[in-house]
Amino acid sequence: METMLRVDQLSKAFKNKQAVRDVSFDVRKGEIMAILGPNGAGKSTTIRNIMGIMYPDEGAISFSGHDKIPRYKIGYLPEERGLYKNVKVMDILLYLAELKDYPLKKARERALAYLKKFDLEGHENSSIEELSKGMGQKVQFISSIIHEPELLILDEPFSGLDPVSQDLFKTEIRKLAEKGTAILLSSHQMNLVEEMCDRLFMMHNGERIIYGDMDDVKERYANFKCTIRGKNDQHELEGLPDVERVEQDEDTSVLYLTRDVEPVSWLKHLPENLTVQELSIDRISLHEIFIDIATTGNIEQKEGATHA
Ligand SMILES: Nc1ncnc2c1ncn2[C@@H]1O[C@H](COP(=O)(O)OP(=O)(O)OP(=O)(O)O)[C@@H](O)[C@H]1O
Repeated sequence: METMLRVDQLSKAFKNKQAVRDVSFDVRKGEIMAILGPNGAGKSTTIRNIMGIMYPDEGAISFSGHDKIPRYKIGYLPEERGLYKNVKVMDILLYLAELKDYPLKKARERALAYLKKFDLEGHENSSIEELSKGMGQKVQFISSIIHEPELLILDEPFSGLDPVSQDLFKTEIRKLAEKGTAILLSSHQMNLVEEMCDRLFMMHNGERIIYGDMDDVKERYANFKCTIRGKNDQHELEGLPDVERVEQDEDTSVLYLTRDVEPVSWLKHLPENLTVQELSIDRISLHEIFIDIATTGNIEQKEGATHA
């Protein structure tokens, strides 16, 4: 697949804070790439460097192999929401399309079609302040795609949306990728990321710690966990071989197992005095991989396995 965006060894510091260090990744035509990481990991700084809102201290950013990134080919939904409050919806959409040199007639047609799709038909002449927060967010999303960008950067597109609107956004984002748009999506909603994204790029303390195909990453980092329903002593469970940590909630215990555990032979070594009403073994979710990295700093183990 053709590379649309390439970020190569990007570094950026603010005074004495190294916000991004030596970060590289690419986004290809027709894929949804997730950019993930705990608060303060450096995601927005990376995105702002791509958008030219700030400049890298070191490293390079290129678009389809060119150093100069053509702004009209990029769509951007920033984390900070906000459109001119007292301007009419259609006027804003046409104004933003015009800024990107997009033909106005086509922009109007697209705006009407998208407003209909997002249940905002008839709101062309409403001003933004007359809309609810979610409705305003829909208009802002439309403004980021009105000019048919080749690269679309979405910073937390789902925050503040109700489940129906979330589904609308999900469907539209997928459709755009199917039509060939390269999409870089930042989100803290791991279930949505797991469901939608083809590849992911995870940052921690400004550095890249995981990078690869969603399926490969899950197979590689998703250790097994064993859930036991039954009253058991947490310390005893923590003392079992190959158990990294135990979470207990009333009579349910979740045992997070170390990497490379072979579940069948691990089960054979469980003590006979355990109380077991139910027992299941599953792989941890992307959500849990994220928590594991963000809280235990289990990074060295992850780092060796990053791949392009
Ligand atoms: N303009 C700035 N001046 C000084 N420090 C900054 C600035 N912008 C970001 N930082 C610092 O850089 C680090 C990375 O911030 P950034 O906003 O990129 O993180 P993030 O991953 O987007 O976080 P979040 O998920 O909370 O949005 C943080 O420690 C932050 O305090």
